[in-house]
Amino acid sequence: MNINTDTGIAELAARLEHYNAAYRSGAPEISDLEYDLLVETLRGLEPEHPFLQRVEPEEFSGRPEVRHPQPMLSTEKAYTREDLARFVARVRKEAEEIGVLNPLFRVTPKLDGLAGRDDGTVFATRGNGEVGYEVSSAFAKGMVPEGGRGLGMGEMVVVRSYFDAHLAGKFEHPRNLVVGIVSADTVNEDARRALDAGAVRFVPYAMLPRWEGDGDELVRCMEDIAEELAAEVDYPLDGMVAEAVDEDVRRSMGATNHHHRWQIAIKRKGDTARTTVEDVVWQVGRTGKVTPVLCVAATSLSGATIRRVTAHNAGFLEKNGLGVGAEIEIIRSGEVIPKVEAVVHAAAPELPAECPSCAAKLIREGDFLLCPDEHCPAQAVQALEHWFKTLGNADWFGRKTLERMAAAGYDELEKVYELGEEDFRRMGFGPVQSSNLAEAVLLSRTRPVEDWRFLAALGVEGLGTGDSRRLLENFRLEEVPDLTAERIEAIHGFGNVTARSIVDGMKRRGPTLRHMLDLGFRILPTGAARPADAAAPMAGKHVVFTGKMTASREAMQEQARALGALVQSAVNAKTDYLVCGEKVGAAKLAKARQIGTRILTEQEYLALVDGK
Ligand SMILES: NC(=O)c1ccc[n+]([C@@H]2O[C@H](COP(=O)([O-])OP(=O)(O)OC[C@H]3O[C@@H](n4cnc5c(N)ncnc54)[C@H](O)[C@@H]3O)[C@@H](O)[C@H]2O)c1
Ligand SMILES: [Zn+2]
Repeated sequence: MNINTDTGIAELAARLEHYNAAYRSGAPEISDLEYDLLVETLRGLEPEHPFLQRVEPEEFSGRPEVRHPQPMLSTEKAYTREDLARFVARVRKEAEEIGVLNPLFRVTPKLDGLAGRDDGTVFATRGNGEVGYEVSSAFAKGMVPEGGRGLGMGEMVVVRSYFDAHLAGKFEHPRNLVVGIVSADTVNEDARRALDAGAVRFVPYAMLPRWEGDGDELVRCMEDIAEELAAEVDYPLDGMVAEAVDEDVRRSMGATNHHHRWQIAIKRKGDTARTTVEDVVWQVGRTGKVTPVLCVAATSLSGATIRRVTAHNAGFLEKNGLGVGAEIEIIRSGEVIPKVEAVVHAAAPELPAECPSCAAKLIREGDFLLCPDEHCPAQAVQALEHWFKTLGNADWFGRKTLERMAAAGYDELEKVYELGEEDFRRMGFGPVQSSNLAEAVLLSRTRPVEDWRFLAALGVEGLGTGDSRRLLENFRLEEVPDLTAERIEAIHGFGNVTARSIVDGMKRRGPTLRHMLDLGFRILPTGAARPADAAAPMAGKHVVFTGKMTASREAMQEQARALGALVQSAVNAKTDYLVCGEKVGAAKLAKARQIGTRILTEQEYLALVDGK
């Protein structure tokens, strides 16, 4: 399959839509592993593709629609211990920021059926996440609500031992039987018997057996935890669900349109195989990082022939003994390119001294090798490619085209935006392509583009589209090159390392940013309310509301945010004000006093906001 073009991407997305519809209607056409691989392929090609930004929808024609009070989301997936460790680290970081020490984690078995929500009266499927289908007739047909009605979200499943004994030959997956029962008006013979045997159930997640403990233990003992929990339930499973328990942590982490940031699915491991490292190839990235890819003896793994394995960085090779001749076990699970799972026989790696693209002497920084040359062709081409791809308002600048332009000396944005049709012809492009390229240069400048895209397109480390958006909710684009790390860090969600990396990156890219602004791009500013001028009393202040307020606490928080404050859910060293309503816990007050946070009554706070 050729999926490196826009049509290829559109085709891949269309295939995913098709497989998803088949799966949700109870008649999957491919295995989950194959499906997940296709999803990850799409993610690799276009991380922001709309298909990946929402819950995969299901449809039950003829059932009434129900809007969920809160969206029912999908889950992010962890396929390896590394993925899980990263999730734990993210939760901890957020917890620390709001003053929760050593946050508690919970693991429950991930039931593999049809998700539903039961509020005691309405029983609905997940649908598209926002709107589901009313299916309480399933209870009338004989589905058993485990633990009783009204227990919230859960999964409709068939008891596994019953399915294995009576239905395995007839249905591919227990979910297909469940979908049949929910969607049809009359149930067939097999379904009738399963229902009569009490083998079709709605299991609220609240009824599931659980493990609770700290993050280190979770990462270390992931397999044992999963094995123990799996042994406790007689339902079909699709891995485990790990999540943060603390309500404040959950609220602070929030959700994307696709999943809760405080929850992750631990999926079963993919297939593994053994092979040997035959060569190590070094690639230069956009920011000058020179990273290795392992070329291995061709081996077959979950239906594909594997020749290349991800290897992260120079430090990874050294720590694991991944040189030519090393014997390794590789794993392919969610991602397209497999990873190293274990090293069977180590071999000392040889690290390059020079950049494979420009031959500059490489610098070592932590685990990474860096090419310091600003005019390194590999970096230049990728930086330009990233620019056009992120702006997304003009096609035509593929890798090959940019390579030719860079070779002719047009290796930075300032130069590219001066190019006209004649210049492209002189580089050897044909007349039609030259005219298209010249027009594309013009279009990318004149078609409207959001400011956060523009900022992210500069390719500064730590400034992807999400962070750019958050930054521009607080500052104007023109201000960004002059921001100090302290001002960036004051924004919720930006840590010290990111803030520094942004400041460093802006030292380099700031002049380009200004130059581009001078060219007169049509930039749409981020709509969100900016904190008013610095004289506004709450702008940039960290504030915690506690106790019972005259107005609702949510309303107070909302108003504070609109005034540019950063609302926290617990007091920590960053907190400027603790605003107290009635009945405030003694522990909270003691902590605030100890740290030296200013404590305000509701009235004092309102006076402050009014500028009195
Ligand atoms: N084979 C195919 O053609 C095909 C097509 C589409 C999707 N799929 C499969 O479906 C999955 C993606 O579907 P998805 O979006 O439903 O998401 P998902 O696999 O991420 O599961 C999310 C759901 O898990 C449920 N869940 C189960 N146990 C839970 C627990 N203990 N705690 C909390 N939630 C729990 C939640 O209701 C949530 O909606 C993939 O694994 C994919 O392989 C397969
Ligand atoms: Zn170089």
